[in-house]
Amino acid sequence: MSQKRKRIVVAMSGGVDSSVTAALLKEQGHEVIGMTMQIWDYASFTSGHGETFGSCCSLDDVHDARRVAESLDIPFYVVNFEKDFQQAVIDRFCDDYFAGRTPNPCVLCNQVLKFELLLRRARELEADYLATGHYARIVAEGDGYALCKGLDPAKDQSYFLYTLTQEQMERVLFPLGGMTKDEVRAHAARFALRVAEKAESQDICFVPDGDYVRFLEEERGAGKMDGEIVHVSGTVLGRHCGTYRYTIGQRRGLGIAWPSPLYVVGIDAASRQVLVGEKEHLSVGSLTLHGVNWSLSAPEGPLRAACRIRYRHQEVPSTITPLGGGRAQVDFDQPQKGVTPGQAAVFYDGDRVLGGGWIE
Ligand SMILES: Nc1ncnc2c1ncn2[C@@H]1O[C@H](COP(=O)(O)OP(=O)(O)OP(=O)(O)O)[C@@H](O)[C@H]1O
Repeated sequence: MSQKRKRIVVAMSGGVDSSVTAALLKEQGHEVIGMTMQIWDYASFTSGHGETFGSCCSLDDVHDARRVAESLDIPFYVVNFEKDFQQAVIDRFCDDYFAGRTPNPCVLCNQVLKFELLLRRARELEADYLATGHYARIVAEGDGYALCKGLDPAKDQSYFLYTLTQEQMERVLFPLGGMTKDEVRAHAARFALRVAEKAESQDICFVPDGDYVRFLEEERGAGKMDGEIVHVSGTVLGRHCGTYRYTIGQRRGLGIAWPSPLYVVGIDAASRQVLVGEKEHLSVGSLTLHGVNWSLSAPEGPLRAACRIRYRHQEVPSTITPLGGGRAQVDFDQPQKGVTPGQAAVFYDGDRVLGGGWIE
């Protein structure tokens, strides 16, 4: 970004990171506009025990974002994306679980809500850029852009951003990508932002109590996916009351007495079977992906990269082979445990994201 004054829409969540993002850009002399997406009607959400989560979620966050915008003296808009969020993120979340996959809603929210819809709104306001508080870096390189890890390894969010295209990266800023969380908190204190001490947001924002099973059953109904728990040897070990209650690698909650510890190693939604096995059955040597996005253009043939198969996974050296039709095969140098359909696999060359896709 050149030093000229730019018009920048900041995606404000009401949290520390995006508040500091807005404050820093304003301090640098840019014309900053705050924008918050209302994505989930928390007012209707209860914990199942009668109490609501109104105190910790969206509407309070919108208030926080608005107060920060007021204190920075910048214009502030709330955009209602509830319908889009339901379709692009929540419906897909439920579809995935009911198809035997373990979804990653944050990747989809970034892809569809933030970097398609919100970016479009920013363009409608004739903004030069959309900025967010993500910990990742967009580095100009030759004629294009490289998506790189945030400098703070503890906060790096590049995994959730692999869907970014060149056209999007040209219009997106991550001002915090070169900072640690402590530095960001120090800025928040320096700017006297009221949200400086606010806690980190939770994993799945629309399941604030973490009880995703109850969430799924409220959305789709219970009792439809019960079936057998089957050992890899073919022995039926028991019954379960919903395939969506399980994820690959899960050990707890199987309720089966067996001489060695058992893990979920497969979920077959069509036959409603949960497949279990010993630890060694968890390891696989390869996987296939669909919906692959290459940060630059797709390579002609196989390439070497470090592959991450979930957010906190230790990357593994791999060979990635494009298969055409947006698909790719990943062959790990060392077999990996817990390859989970529905999660994203992301390929890196050092700090740089080469691409990624959905595990089949
Ligand atoms: N409801 C929202 N409206 C607008 N922007 C949002 C919203 N939720 C998240 N964002 C943007 O996406 C970024 C990353 O979101 P994430 O959920 O990872 O939040 P975070 O790391 O806790 O950041 P923050 O401290 O800003 O909440 C935020 O910094 C913000 O720019």
